[in-house]
Amino acid sequence: MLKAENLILHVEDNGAKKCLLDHISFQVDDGEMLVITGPNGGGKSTLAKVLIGIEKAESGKIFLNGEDITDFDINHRANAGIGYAFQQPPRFKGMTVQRLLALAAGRELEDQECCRLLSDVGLCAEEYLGRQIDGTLSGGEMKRIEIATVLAKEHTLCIFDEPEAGIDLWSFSMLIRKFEEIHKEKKQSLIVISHQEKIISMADRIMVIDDGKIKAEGRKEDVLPCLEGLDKCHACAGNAGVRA
Ligand SMILES: Nc1ncnc2c1ncn2[C@@H]1O[C@H](COP(=O)(O)OP(=O)(O)OP(=O)(O)O)[C@@H](O)[C@H]1O
Repeated sequence: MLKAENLILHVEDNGAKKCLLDHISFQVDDGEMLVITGPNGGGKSTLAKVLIGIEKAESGKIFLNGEDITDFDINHRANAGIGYAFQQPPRFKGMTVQRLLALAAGRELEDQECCRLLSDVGLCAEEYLGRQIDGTLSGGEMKRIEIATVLAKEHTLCIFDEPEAGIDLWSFSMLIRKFEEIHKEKKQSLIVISHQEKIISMADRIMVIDDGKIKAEGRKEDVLPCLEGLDKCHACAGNAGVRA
């Protein structure tokens, strides 16, 4: 189980203090899928970066299976069981896809295993295993390889930041099937940041983040009606809130 308590983060923006995360508290139970959604610039990726240790909140606590991981760095959090797929995956010139998958898995992988990982995201291993993770890969190819690196190892919690961005419909369907499989097995918890209806509808719980604040959070059945119009959601969060 992941538990975030009262995370707060400000940055200096043109000489002014800007609040990126404003008292964010939530939890994701074992095997649960939480979808985080909300308007552009709301703070979703910032929250993901704080959870994996790229950014540090100025206050608040993060617990993974009861262990306080707030002061763990990114490697330590990865070893503790958090996997993360970036919204915009970094490129590693000089490293092949095969090597990156092995590093992500934490062990050497048989060609067959690499092939399965790549085919899960709609890529043909023969074409890609020897390719470098550089500017010659398209945005959609990079995105799918990044997702494959997270799938290369079983984690306690996997975080995907807009996995749908830039990938074609066929690969998207394969990705949805993979999420369904992980979700059904209940061995790993999932946090998926997404604007995509199909992904949002798979969630156990939905959290809406806007302006660094949780505007709504609760079971899918309770939050989905509010998403039909975010204006409506703002209004109800402002009054009763949608935390269930
Ligand atoms: N270091 C920084 N300095 C100033 N502003 C920042 C910094 N990092 C992020 N921001 C701002 O914080 C806000 C939240 O950014 P974030 O990337 O978390 O949004 P998001 O909800 O993931 O958006 P999107 O849906 O567009 O991906 C944005 O307005 C962004 O410009």
